[in-house]
Amino acid sequence: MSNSQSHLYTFPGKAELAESLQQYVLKAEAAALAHHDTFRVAVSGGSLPVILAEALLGKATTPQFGKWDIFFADERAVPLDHADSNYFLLKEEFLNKIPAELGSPSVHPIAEKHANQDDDPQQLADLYQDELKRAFTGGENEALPIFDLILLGCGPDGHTCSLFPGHSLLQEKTAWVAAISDSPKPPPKRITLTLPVVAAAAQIAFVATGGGKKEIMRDIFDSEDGCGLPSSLVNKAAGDKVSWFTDSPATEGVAYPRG
Ligand SMILES: O=C1O[C@H](COP(=O)(O)O)[C@@H](O)[C@H](O)[C@H]1O
Repeated sequence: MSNSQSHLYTFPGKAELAESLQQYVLKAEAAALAHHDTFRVAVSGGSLPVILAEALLGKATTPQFGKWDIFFADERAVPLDHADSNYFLLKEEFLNKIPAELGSPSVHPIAEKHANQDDDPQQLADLYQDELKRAFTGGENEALPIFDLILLGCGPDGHTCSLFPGHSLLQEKTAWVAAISDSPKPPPKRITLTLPVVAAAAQIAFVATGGGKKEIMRDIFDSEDGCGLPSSLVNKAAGDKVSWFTDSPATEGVAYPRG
């Protein structure tokens, strides 16, 4: 648990947010490349890939995508070309738009063999954990992978990754990747990074935009203990490693200090 406070940044609109997110990601990339010559990032689905494209593509300063290893913070148990797949979304909105001259990231999707709503998602979670173990072998801390950056969304109910409010998965202490079969948001079967893995990352960024998020943002930032919401638990566990990139509509009425 951290004693230091997470950072909350609010921008007038998505363009300003994207500009600031670009600087933040490039700084995290530079730190990672200086340290181990690769940039290991976990990304979310939902609204994140579109904002990521706006932040990182078509700009004068460009990422070294050839040195990126992209993993998924959570994934739905569906084929990789399914409309509900976070991989598919990232591919359509971000990966396919990276100009060839910027290099291609190594992308680590889930094992398609078990990616359907009929199988037990535990198989998918175990295989994805194996994938992480291969990527992080010889790392600084073999008990937990340390991502250079995890990019998260926050649902209107306060969920992040596929960690939902009040769910028993929030108690998971040892697994790196967990399965869920009863996600309240469809589809029900998914896999997700666990809270300890998210909290262990070097940097964690949330992106939350739009007026539909303002009530949950007040709960997360202004209420006692963040109402125990999954996104609040990330703040609590990782403190000042966490930065929130929000727009004015999402944080209307939030009193928590900015910066
Ligand atoms: O189901 C999911 O939702 C969250 C939040 O999505 P958003 O559209 O409100 O940003 C997302 O971060 C997660 O990856 C996804 O599986």
